[in-house]
Amino acid sequence: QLHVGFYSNTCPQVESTVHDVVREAVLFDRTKAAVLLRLHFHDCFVEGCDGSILINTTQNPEKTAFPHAGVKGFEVIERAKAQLEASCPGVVSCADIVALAARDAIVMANGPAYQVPTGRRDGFVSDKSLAGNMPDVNDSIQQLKTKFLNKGLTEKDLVLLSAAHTIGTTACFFMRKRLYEFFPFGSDPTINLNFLPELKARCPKDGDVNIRLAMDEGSDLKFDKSILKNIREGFAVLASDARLNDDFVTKSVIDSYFNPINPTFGPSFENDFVQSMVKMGQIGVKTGSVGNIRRVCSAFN
Ligand code: HEM
Ligand SMILES: [Ca+2]
Ligand SMILES: [Ca+2]
Repeated sequence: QLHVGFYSNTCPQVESTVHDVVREAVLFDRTKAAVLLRLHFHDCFVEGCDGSILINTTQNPEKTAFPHAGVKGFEVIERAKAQLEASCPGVVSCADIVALAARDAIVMANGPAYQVPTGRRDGFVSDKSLAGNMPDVNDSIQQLKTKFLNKGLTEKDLVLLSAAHTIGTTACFFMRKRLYEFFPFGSDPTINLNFLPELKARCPKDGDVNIRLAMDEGSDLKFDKSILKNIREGFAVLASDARLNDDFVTKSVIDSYFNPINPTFGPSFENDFVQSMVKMGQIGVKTGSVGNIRRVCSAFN
């Protein structure tokens, strides 16, 4: 299957090229780190990590599907691709560039570095109708678990990967139900009462749905486990993150990173997160003679 250093003979500069392009993009705009991390998730969850989300040229490209609304960062992938086509034409897949860029983005946000197995090939389909099974912000914990399980990801992976929300922002659009239409109290009762007025003030009922707020209150540019602490204490911003604290199994995973008795020797959030990322990066990958290597990431050859 995939392995670290897949391009070591055919394109030894692949990692440094992607790294440099991502670094430049994030130094120019710090919010790009979260954008690139999210892009990899959305690619992997539909048709596997195969660059299907990057396509612009079909009738109804996957990227126009509702669950992908607001996914960005395509230009960064295309920039890296253009440089790699100049140095090693026809060798590096767009899907691998997306996976490497997500890793480099995490590092740029002070998160853990890890090795990315490569060798993914690009897919031949990209259609709006295929994105229907993406997790939704208002899904129940059971729906979230099932959607992850269907991709070979456990409840532990669900918690760790959701913790990617340690960086980045959400549009108020995704907060409406949680703040104003939550059955039966109007707002989600798990929101800490000291936090609810603040959330409502930042995303007023009939306000601009495009206003953005940090998903990890106070730490949206830093990759750390503060998101898990916030979730535990009722300071989750996204409803789907809050659901992780309602369920015995997923709550136990969160709590395991806050062991009061043995804080130093407990499990490491960073180590476990990167393991889950590597797992996510293997979903439905196309290798060997399946798929191909695109010349331009936004178009089939
Ligand atoms: C558990 C299911 C998940 C749900 C329901 C979910 C939902 C969302 C929503 C609603 C947003 C805000 C989008 C916007 O307004 O632009 C968001 C942003 C984000 N998501 Fe998720 N997400 C999930 C899992 C993940 C996973 C697995 C990752 C990566 C490993 C991830 C990474 C991100 C990042 C980094 C952002 C911030 C994007 C930005 O700042 O532009 N999410 N997510
Ligand atoms: Ca895909
Ligand atoms: Ca954070």
